[in-house]
Amino acid sequence: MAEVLPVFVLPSEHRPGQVNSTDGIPVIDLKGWHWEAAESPQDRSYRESIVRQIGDAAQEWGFFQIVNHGVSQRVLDEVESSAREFFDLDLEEKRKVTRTADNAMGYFDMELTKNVRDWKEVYDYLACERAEIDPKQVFTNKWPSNPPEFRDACKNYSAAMEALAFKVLELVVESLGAPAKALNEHFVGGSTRVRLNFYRKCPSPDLVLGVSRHKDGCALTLLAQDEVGGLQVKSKRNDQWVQVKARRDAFAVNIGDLIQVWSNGKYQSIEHRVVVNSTRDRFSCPVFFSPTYATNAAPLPDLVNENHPAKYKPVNWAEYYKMRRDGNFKNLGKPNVQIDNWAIDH
Ligand SMILES: O=C(O)CCC(=O)C(=O)O
Ligand SMILES: [Fe+2]
Repeated sequence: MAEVLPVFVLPSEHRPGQVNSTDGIPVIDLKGWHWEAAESPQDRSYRESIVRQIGDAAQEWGFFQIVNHGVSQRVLDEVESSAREFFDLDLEEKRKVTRTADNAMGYFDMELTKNVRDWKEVYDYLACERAEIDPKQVFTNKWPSNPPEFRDACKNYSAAMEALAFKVLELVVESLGAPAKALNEHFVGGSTRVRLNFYRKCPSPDLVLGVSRHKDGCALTLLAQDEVGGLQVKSKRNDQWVQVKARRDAFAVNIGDLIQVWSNGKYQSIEHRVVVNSTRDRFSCPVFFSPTYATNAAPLPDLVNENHPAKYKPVNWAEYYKMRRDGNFKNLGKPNVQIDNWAIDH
């Protein structure tokens, strides 16, 4: 097993340490859920109950798991097995599709979070194949030729997950008291990115993190993971790290920075990190559900009035994404930009 180079080693106050908290994170069961408009009184009250559970979880945790979500197991199995085959290839082969500062899609094994190198390899792709962040910067997917089924497996995964993400978004927006579809238009032809994460077993899991503590900049993250576990979230109740139960039958959902802004701070994006271990490799694949780059996120009009003034200035997604991404590539010698920089002091 490779030695841990100094570039991965965290300052002592940010090392993983012991986490004793039990999970307690809400698991929301969508069994029997009809995604379209509820018709019978039972359907309506079922929808209301789900919306309520989502609202409570979003407010209390900024994080929850969903089960019986309707995404087929075959789609999940295929993306996982293709990803494992890809990460198993020689480094030279994987680097044929290396991500660069100009085109942030593809393979990368040198990502920094909070200016320290993460113990992981990733492969990023866009659900929509190509996205123009500005006229000079266009991202396009870089598909490897090996394994041959990789591209189809990834495309099937992102299509199924984007459809689900729209539905989760509607429930989140409805739980805020706004029309369920109020934000949908921003996500049509949006910039949703999928990440395949591979965390190799590590000789010194106490010194490193798979991903250092961070918040996701997007609107919502939906994440599938294997049974190994390692994701931890910072509880808003007591500021303690909580280990998330790894469930193959669930997606972990987190509130991202943009929903924090749209909800006028009612739902806060959650800090999280990933610990690694010395015995097993771990796989996860988050979908960062994101609007078009042209989107300016601002508190929903339904939530703002004289008594509740807007707590955030509009956030242009292209600008915010660019600022955050720059810190992933190189140590800029300062803390990464945070959504609180857009807060308005009242
Ligand atoms: O692997 C995980 O469980 C979480 C990964 C994550 O937080 C990220 O990629 O932003
Ligand atoms: Fe994350």
